[in-house]
Amino acid sequence: MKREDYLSWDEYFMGIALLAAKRSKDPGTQVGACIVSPDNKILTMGYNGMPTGCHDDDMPWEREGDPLETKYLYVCHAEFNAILNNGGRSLKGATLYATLFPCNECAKAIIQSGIQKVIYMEDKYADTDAVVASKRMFDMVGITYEAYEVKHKKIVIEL
Ligand SMILES: Nc1nc(=O)n([C@H]2C[C@H](O)[C@@H](COP(=O)(O)O)O2)cc1CO
Ligand SMILES: [Zn+2]
Repeated sequence: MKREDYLSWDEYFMGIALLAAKRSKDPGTQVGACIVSPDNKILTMGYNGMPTGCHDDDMPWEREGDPLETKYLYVCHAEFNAILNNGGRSLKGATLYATLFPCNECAKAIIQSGIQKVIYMEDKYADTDAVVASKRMFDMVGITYEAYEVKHKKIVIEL
């Protein structure tokens, strides 16, 4: 008889997004994204971080103060990195698993790349203009978004 406690597709892909987030150097919020084809093949992944060649130790990670000395002008969002890391594969009809709801800038890239569905874990910035604008665009173009439903509270990986 087969095992019963295996991971569902959603748990597998969100688990991978959560693992990717653990690569983030951001002391504030670590975000991960995993993009999957309609036939459940992983196409690409990403996490939030500084652009390649902009060294983590030389870049600001502050949230407040002189804008030029905060992370916001520099950091690449997880979803944006995942889209850019596609390795030439089409993202048409794909599903994006994101540990945090995508912002308006990532929403634009999500739309333009042909992603059709977003499954997100957290939506802690739901009240910000960025997320309101993001949902407005998703609604307009018919991209569906749904909150990830937690079933297994814990997935343990021991190394
Ligand atoms: N959807 C998102 N994907 C992301 O990768 N990010 C990144 C940008 C920053 O590095 C961090 C947010 O930092 P903080 O403001 O919570 O300290 O997460 C942020 C959002 C929010 O829209
Ligand atoms: Zn974004």
